[in-house]
Amino acid sequence: MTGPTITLSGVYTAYEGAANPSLRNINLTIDRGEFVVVGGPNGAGKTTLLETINGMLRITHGSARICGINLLEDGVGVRRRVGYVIQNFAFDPLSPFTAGEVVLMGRYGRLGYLNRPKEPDIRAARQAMQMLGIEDLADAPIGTLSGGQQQKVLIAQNLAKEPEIMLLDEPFSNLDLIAKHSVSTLLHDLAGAGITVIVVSHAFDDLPPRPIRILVMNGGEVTADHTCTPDEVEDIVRTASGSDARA
Ligand SMILES: Nc1ncnc2c1ncn2[C@@H]1O[C@H](COP(=O)(O)OP(=O)(O)OP(=O)(O)O)[C@@H](O)[C@H]1O
Repeated sequence: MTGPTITLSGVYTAYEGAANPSLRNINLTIDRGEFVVVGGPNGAGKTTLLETINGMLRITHGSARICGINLLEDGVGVRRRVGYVIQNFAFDPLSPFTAGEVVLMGRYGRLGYLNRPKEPDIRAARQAMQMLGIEDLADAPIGTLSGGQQQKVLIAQNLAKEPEIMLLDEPFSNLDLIAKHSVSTLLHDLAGAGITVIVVSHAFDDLPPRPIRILVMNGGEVTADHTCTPDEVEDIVRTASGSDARA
C-alpha cells in the first residue's frame, strides 16, 4: 500500500512559448494513498503542478516517475493511470452526449482503439455515478446540466477510470454545501483505498478528518510542505504564502 507513486526530482516546467519556467526546481515524493492539498496565491503554479504530474507540459529539466513510469518517456501511459478533474470545466451546451456516456468515456483509455465497452466498463461507470449520487442524471444531455452537476459528472468520469492517482483542481468550487461534504468524504475514502489524492484548493473548510499533507506554492516553487490536521491547513497556507493567500 505504501511507497512513492510520484517522484519529481529537480523538475522545471515551461508553457509553450513562455520565456520563464512556471515550475522551478520541484523536488517532491508523494506516497500511495496520501491526501495532499496544494495551496498558495493566484498564479503560484498549483495548476501547473497538476498538469506536470499528468504529463501535459514540457519538462525542461529534471526527472519524473509517476506510477513507476518515466514521465519523459511515456506520458500516455501515465495519463491512463491518472484521473484529472480540471478547473472550471464546462461542457458544450450542444454536446450530443448524455451524462452516462460522458462517464463511460473514462473507460476509453483502458478499452483501446475501436473496442466497445463491455459489462465491467458499464459497471464501473454506473458505480462511479452512484458514488457521486448522480445515477438519475445518466440519460440527461450533458450540456443541459448545471455547473455543479457537470462537475460531479467529471469527477465520476475520472473515478470510472479507476486511477492510481486522482488530481482535482478546485473540485469544491461549483458544489453546494451537501455536495461539498459528500465529495470530501468520497476523496477521503479513495485515499483510504490507496489512491493518491491531490487537491488544489483555495477553500479549506471541507477537508476530510484525516492527516493532510499541505504543499504551499509561490512563484513556481514549493515553499512549505507539512503534514497536519485539517484545522491547521488554513493557517499554514496563510503564513507560508503571505497575506493574499485567500485571494
Ligand atoms: N497556458 C499558459 N501559457 C503560459 N503561461 C501560463 C499558462 N497557464 C499558466 N501560465 C502561467 O504559469 C504560472 C502559474 O500558473 P497556474 O495556473 O499554475 O497558477 P495557479 O497557482 O493554479 O493559480 P490560480 O490559483 O489562479 O488558479 C502563472 O504565472 C501563469 O501566468
